[in-house]
Amino acid sequence: MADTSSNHLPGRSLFSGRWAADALPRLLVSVRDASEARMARRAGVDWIDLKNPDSGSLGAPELATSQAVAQELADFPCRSIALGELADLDLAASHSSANVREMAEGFPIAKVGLARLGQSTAWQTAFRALARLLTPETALVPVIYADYQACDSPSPKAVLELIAEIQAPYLLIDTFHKAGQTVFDSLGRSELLEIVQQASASDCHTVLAGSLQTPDHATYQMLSISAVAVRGAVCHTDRRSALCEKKLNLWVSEFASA
Ligand SMILES: O=C[C@H](O)COP(=O)(O)O
Repeated sequence: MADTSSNHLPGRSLFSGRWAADALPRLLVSVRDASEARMARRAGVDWIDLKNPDSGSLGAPELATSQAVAQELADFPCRSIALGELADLDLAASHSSANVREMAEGFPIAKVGLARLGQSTAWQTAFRALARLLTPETALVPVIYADYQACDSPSPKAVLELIAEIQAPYLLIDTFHKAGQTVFDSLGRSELLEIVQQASASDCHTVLAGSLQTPDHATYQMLSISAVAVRGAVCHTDRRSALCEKKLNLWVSEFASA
């Protein structure tokens, strides 16, 4: 069972050293397969995140894809995987729970969305059950959807309470809907800052995503975020198209020279 009672969480060590609170924000890029993972690594991104962009904001990949990427990135510590929406996981079905566990194997961090659970009184229990299902090497972290009302996800306050309780090593703020609106269209900078500060009080680092289009270091610094996560901005057209090496290199150089 994953130890969620101490600072020795899997994933926690990703934030030591250059991930220190006063360090510059790092760049996370979401990839869809091993070939894109190679490209992202070659470009010099700090953190590689696996997801299936065809299946939504936090689309889970196929098992064969997650295994190939875990192998590809075995010596690249900052890697994570998206497991889809908690509401879609049938943890009572043994084949489904075995599949999720295997899918996350080899990733220090797995993240899951909470869409359609805004009215649920049992989502925290389901979240903890999923966390226990994963191997002890993988920390499960929740996502705050900036458009939580539109996707019926628990409020930022409710997710922050869970973060404090489970001592999550990081928090992702993202948008559920990917139809042109950015994270800033749903949450103002003061609301975002409040979330980051509350997470930080729980020793939790915040990663900011949500259709970000151009690097904006002044805002990242003002919000004290630890990392910026992008997919659409580094693809040829929309986030479901292939990664674009040129755009990737531009983002990497923006972060290297900030
Ligand atoms: O984990 C972060 C997301 O993949 C960001 O995707 P996006 O830039 O297309 O909103």
